[in-house]
This record gives sequence, structure tokens and C-alpha cells, in this order.
Amino acid sequence: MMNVDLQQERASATIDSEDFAQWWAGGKTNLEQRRSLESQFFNDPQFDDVIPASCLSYKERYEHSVARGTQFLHKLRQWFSEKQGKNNVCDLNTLQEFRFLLSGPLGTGLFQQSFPLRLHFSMFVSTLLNQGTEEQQRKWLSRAWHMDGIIGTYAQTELGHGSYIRGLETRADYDAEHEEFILNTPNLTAYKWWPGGLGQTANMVVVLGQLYVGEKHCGLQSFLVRIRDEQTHEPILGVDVGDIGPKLGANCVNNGYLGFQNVRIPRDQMLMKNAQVTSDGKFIQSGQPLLLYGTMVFVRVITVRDVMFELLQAGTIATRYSAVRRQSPIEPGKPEPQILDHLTQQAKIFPQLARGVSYRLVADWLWQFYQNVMQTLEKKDSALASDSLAELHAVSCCLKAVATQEASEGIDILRKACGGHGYMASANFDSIYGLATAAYTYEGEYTVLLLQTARFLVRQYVDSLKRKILPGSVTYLRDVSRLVWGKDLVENCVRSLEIASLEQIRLAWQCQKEQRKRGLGVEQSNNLAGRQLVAAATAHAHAFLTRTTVRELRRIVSGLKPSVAGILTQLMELFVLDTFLRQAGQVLRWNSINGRQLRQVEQRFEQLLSKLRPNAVALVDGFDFHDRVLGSTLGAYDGRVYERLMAEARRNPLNQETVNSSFYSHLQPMMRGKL
Ligand SMILES: CCCCCCCC/C=C\CCC/C=C/C(=O)SCCNC(=O)CCNC(=O)[C@H](O)C(C)(C)COP(=O)(O)OP(=O)(O)OC[C@H]1O[C@@H](n2cnc3c(N)ncnc32)[C@H](O)[C@@H]1OP(=O)(O)O
Ligand SMILES: Cc1cc2nc3c(=O)[nH]c(=O)nc-3n(C[C@H](O)[C@H](O)[C@H](O)COP(=O)(O)OP(=O)(O)OC[C@H]3O[C@@H](n4cnc5c(N)ncnc54)[C@H](O)[C@@H]3O)c2cc1C
Repeated sequence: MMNVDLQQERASATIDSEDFAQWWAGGKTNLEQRRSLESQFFNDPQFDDVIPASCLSYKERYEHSVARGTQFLHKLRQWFSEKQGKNNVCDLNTLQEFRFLLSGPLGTGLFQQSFPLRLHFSMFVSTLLNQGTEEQQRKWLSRAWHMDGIIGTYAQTELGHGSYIRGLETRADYDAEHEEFILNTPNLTAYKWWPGGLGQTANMVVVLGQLYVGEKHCGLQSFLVRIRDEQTHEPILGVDVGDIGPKLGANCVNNGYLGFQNVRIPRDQMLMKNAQVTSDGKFIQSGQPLLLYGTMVFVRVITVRDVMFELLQAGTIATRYSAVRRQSPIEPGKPEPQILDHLTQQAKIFPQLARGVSYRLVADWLWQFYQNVMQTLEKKDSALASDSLAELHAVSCCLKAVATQEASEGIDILRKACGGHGYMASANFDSIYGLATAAYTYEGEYTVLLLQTARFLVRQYVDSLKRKILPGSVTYLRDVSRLVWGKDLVENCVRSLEIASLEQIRLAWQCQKEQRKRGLGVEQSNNLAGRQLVAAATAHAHAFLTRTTVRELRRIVSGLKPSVAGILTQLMELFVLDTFLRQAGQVLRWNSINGRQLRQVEQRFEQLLSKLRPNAVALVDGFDFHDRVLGSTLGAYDGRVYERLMAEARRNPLNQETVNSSFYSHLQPMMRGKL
């Protein structure tokens, strides 16, 4: 039976959630295909949970995720190859499509804390694709794609170094006599530490290590190394490998450690698309060295999409719960309202929904941009390639940083918006938050990535002073006009964010110059200007996110059904106004905006909350998350929150006996003074 409040919400909505779902899924066919695929898994009893996953031990969770993960991949592969037909070869698009099935809603529905085989596709196969020569791809790619004797991961980070990649200590020495590389972990801090799936799952890794040919240091390179025997799965001689232990979240990923002692691999297992070692020991850098970092760029790009889903999962749970939960009369003597009717509750939830929709538009744009840059890189026009790569790196770093930060923060706001019940593991905010906040750190820590973007921004700012043509993402730096507060509030807000960004970049540049004038070197000056540089990159991200959201929505809006276009326009506006208000410190620092104008934005913000209120439930229904994907007692479609909370408590293994054995062994002796 459906909760009556949710029934009422759905009946009175002015948008059709099905129309929204079709747009969200990329069309009716896509939506039907996704639902049919999900039902094949979610209705299959072999994918049911007997015991709540949160009640399993760390080891049991791992074993369960491997058992389920292999069944999942087997079934998914069959479905995917039928769908792809003859096109079932591994290229970038196919990989992204498949990876999305693993990490998007379907994968999430089966693995709330992720699973150890995910890295194989997102990082191992993608590295082979980006960094292997054609010959290497012929040898390895098809096997890897089909997991034929190969389960891989990506081993870059070490115990002592993660952010500063140049500081990695793993060594690969070339032995020309045997045409082999010898891999070594010279000390404790050189142990690889963190790679997902490394602990007990993977049998091959892409390893990043410092290449030495004789005495000559040839920089970091990537190597394909077998770490476990293909048949027995025992570690190869000289390999020391294991799991690093429980973490804040993502506890089924099997993150591992790895050390090498004189492990030999053939010469052709250095990934040689951009750099080669010839058999007689000559090192040739034939491509752009930075392409070694390509896998990181790929994952940063797709992470924006991953956290968008996590934020909207949490948003769906909080919205439905807030429509079911009734508490605290607004007017004395009146019935308790749905908590969603408290304006402050709307102000916690709706901006997160709007942010998720904005990330969706930006993530689509970013993926397209990434593909364009990859094509440019293939064209061998080195100047163009290097400019495009620099812009892609800068944009992807700040978007990944700000999106993961805001999504994690948003998920926690949504968790708190569900009061005490939001804290239950069965509400599932812990898993969702655990994944989102992991992304804040992995694939480039937040501050470290923002500093990368800031370097690019300062350079572009200096170019703008020289009247040079600027890349698309920063053309606004050429516009030095002041803010003219007009009728269009969205435009006022976006423009004031752009001005704040421009001025903050100018300030960061001035800080660097001041330090230089004091006689400090470039690096020390950058360090002392660090806070301003981070503020500049953050401000740029906000300006870019709002401008891109507005532009992308306007580009597609005419092709949408009017009700879908209407709600998306409200969400876009809410996102822009919310960003403006949250960044008010920066905005007011760099723009002349008076109290009346600021109030105008606040009033419109509150008006938008009221406009969205009647359609809130229909909107989150339109994201079309299956109950299994939400995995939450509070967020299920039928709204039977209290029944589910109680049923889940009753399933808890502790409640399977009326008296626990610890009563006899400890409590009773304590009460009888017999301890
Ligand atoms: C457990 C998981 C949770 C479950 C969820 C599962 C989801 C599954 C999906 C994914 C799983 C992800 C798993 C995570 C994997 C990892 O984390 S892998 C390790 C990632 N590590 C990092 O990202 C390290 C971050 N550090 C760096 O990237 C760099 O070292 C740096 C900080 C950017 C470099 O700084 P440095 O100043 O030392 O610069 P150089 O290296 O010398 O670079 C010189 C110039 O190059 C520019 N640059 C740097 N990187 C790039 C790049 N990628 N592309 C293009 N250009 C680049 C840099 O800006 C310098 O340019 P300039 O001199 O002109 O300014
Ligand atoms: C869940 C998870 C999964 C992961 N999966 C993988 C994987 O599959 N493969 C892999 O190779 N790695 C993986 N990693 C490792 C991850 O990429 C690194 O942890 C990440 O890049 C951050 O590096 P770090 O741990 O060295 O942090 P640190 O760099 O030590 O960061 C600590 C602090 O130092 C600051 N700091 C560091 N450098 C600077 C600087 N230059 N300027 C200013 N401040 C600085 C940071 O801002 C931060 O506040 C994973 C990590 C996590 C958490």
C-alpha cells in the first residue's frame, strides 16, 4: 500500500514524472531499455540481500561483493554484447557506456559500497586504451575487455606519495641483456597503497614507476605487471600484496598495498604509446609526456557524473521522506504538516536537486569536450594539442574538485534534513556519503586540483592583459566591464560570479607578484599565494558551472515538453541564485550590489522554493531511481517509511535471538559481582 501523502503529492503535481524521466534517460527507448535491464537484475532472487549488508563483517562483505560482482558481470556482459552486436569492441565510448552501467544506478543498486571489479574497467582498461601501442592493444586489450585471465587495477599512489606524483619511488630498471624491466620497492614509503581491487582481486596491474635505463632517469612510466598467478591466484615471486583494511566508506572496493622485490617483466610491458625503450636501451619520448596522466583526466571527467547521481539519490530519499514525515504544526491547533512544508526544509533540499540537475548538464558538456580534445590529440598538431590538453586539465580539475566537495556537503545536508532516521544505516546516507567523499580525495585531492586550475587561470589572465585570444572556458576574463544590475536576475548573478572570479584571479596574481618582489622564488610565491589561488579556482568553477548550466539548458530547452522545460528552467534559476547566495562573500567583495538587489535575489529564491514545492515528489520520481538503487528505508517509492524501519530492525542479526549469549558470559556475572 502506498503512503497517502505520497499518493496525494503525485496526484496533484503539475508535471508528469514520466515525461521528465524520458528526458533524463535520454529518450523513451533509453528509459525503457534501462528499466528492462534493471528489472532483470533487481527481480532476480540471486541478487537479493538476505542479511542487511551493514551487518556483515569486513571479510564477509568482500566475499559477498566478489560473489555478486562476478554474477553481475557475467549477466551484464551477455546483455551488453547482444546490444552491441558486431560493435562489441573496446573503444572509449563503449568503455564509458559499460563503465556507466557498473558505476551508475544499476551498479549502485547491487553494490551500495561499490565492488572490487570496478577499477578494472574504469582505470586498467582505460589506461591500456590510452597508453598502449597498437601492438600492445592487440595483445592485451581484447583479453582485458573480456577479463580473459586478467583482472586489473591501476597502481599509482604509494604510502608516502599520492598528490606529488613526481615523488613516487617505485623503480623500474631496464636490463638490456634480458630485455626486461626489474621492478623494486626500495623502502616502506614506496609501497603502492590504495588501488581499488588490489588486495585480493586483481592479478595484473598498471604500475607507475620511475624508469631508469642504466644510470639515466627517464621519468615516470607505466608498466603492465602480473602480480598473481593466472591459475592459482598466488602472488608472483617477489610480490607482496594485501588489503589495506576498513575505511570510512566504499568498504567493498578491496583497496590494497603492493611491494616488489626484483620482479621482472618483458620489455614490451612498458606501455609505449608515448615513450619507448628500444631493445638496446635507448629511451625515446615520442609523444607528449603529460599523456601519462591521461587516465587521471578520464576519471576526473567521469567523476562529475558519478557524484551527480549520488547527490540526487540522497535528494530523492530526503524529498520523499519529507513528504511522508509529519511534524510540528506551523500554526497552533492545526494538524502537523509534512515537514516538506517548512520553508527551511525546502531550502535544504531543493537547491541540492537543482545542483544535481546542473551537474548533469555540465557533465554531458564535459564528456563532449573531453572527446573533442582526445580527437585533437590524435591529429598530431602539437601546439593545438597542448593548448587543448591544458584547458581540459584545468576545467576537469576544478569541476571535479568543486562537484565532489559540494555533493558531499549536499548529501550531509540531506542526511541531516531527515533528522534522527537519517542517521540509520538503513537510510543509506552513510554509503552514499562514503562514495562521494572518497571522490573528494581520490583522483586528485580537492586543494591540489584547484591549485592546478589556478595556475592555468593566472596564465590566461596575463594573456588577457596582452589582448590574446583566450580558450572558450575563460573568454569572460576579457570582459572587464563592471556589473550593470538589470532585470534578468539570472544574468545578474552569473555575471557577478564571473566578475568575482576575474577579480579574485587578479588578486591571486598580484599576491604572487608581491612575493616575487620580496625576492622569493616562483614556488615559494605560489605557496604563499595559495589561499588566493584556491579562492580564484573556486570562484572560476562557480562562474563556469552557472554559465554552462544556463547555456546548456537554453540550447536544449526548445526541444522539450513544456512542463519539463518549465521545471528545468526553475531548477536552473534556483541553482544560479543559490550559488550566488552561497558565494555572497566573494560576490559582494568584488561587485557593487546593494541591500535591495541582494534582497531581490533572496525573494526570488524563496519564491522558487514555493514554485517547486508542488512538483518536488514528481521531480524526484522523474530521476527514476529504482528502490534498490536508493537502498533506503526512508526513500522507497511507496513511502512506507515506518514499516520499513521496523522491518529492517527486525532483520538485524542481533534480534534473531531474544537473549544474546553475552548476557550469560558478561552481563549476568557483572550483576552478580562474579566478574
Ligand atoms: C574506492 C573508490 C570508491 C568507490 C567508487 C568507485 C568509483 C570508480 C571510479 C573510479 C575509481 C577511482 C579510484 C581512484 C584512483 C586514483 O586515485 S589514481 C591516483 C590519482 N592520483 C592523483 O590524481 C594525483 C594528483 N596529482 C597530480 O595529478 C599531479 O601530480 C599534479 C598535482 C597535477 C602535478 O603537479 P606538479 O606541479 O608536480 O606538476 P607536474 O607533474 O610537473 O606537471 C607539469 C605540468 O603539467 C600539468 N599537468 C599536470 N597534470 C596534468 C594532466 N593530467 N593533464 C595535463 N596537464 C597536466 C601541470 O599543470 C603543469 O603545467 P604547467 O607547468 O604548465 O602549469
Ligand atoms: C577511496 C580511495 C580510493 C583510491 N583509489 C586509488 C587507486 O585506485 N589507485 C591509486 O593509485 N590511488 C588511489 N587512491 C589514492 C588517491 O589518489 C590519493 O589519496 C589522492 O590523490 C590524495 O593524495 P594523498 O593521499 O597523497 O594526499 P596528500 O597529498 O597527502 O594530502 C594531504 C593534505 O596535504 C595537502 N597537500 C598536498 N600537496 C599539496 C600542495 N602541493 N599544495 C597544497 N596542499 C597540498 C592536501 O591538500 C591535503 O590537505 C585512492 C584514495 C582513496 C581515498
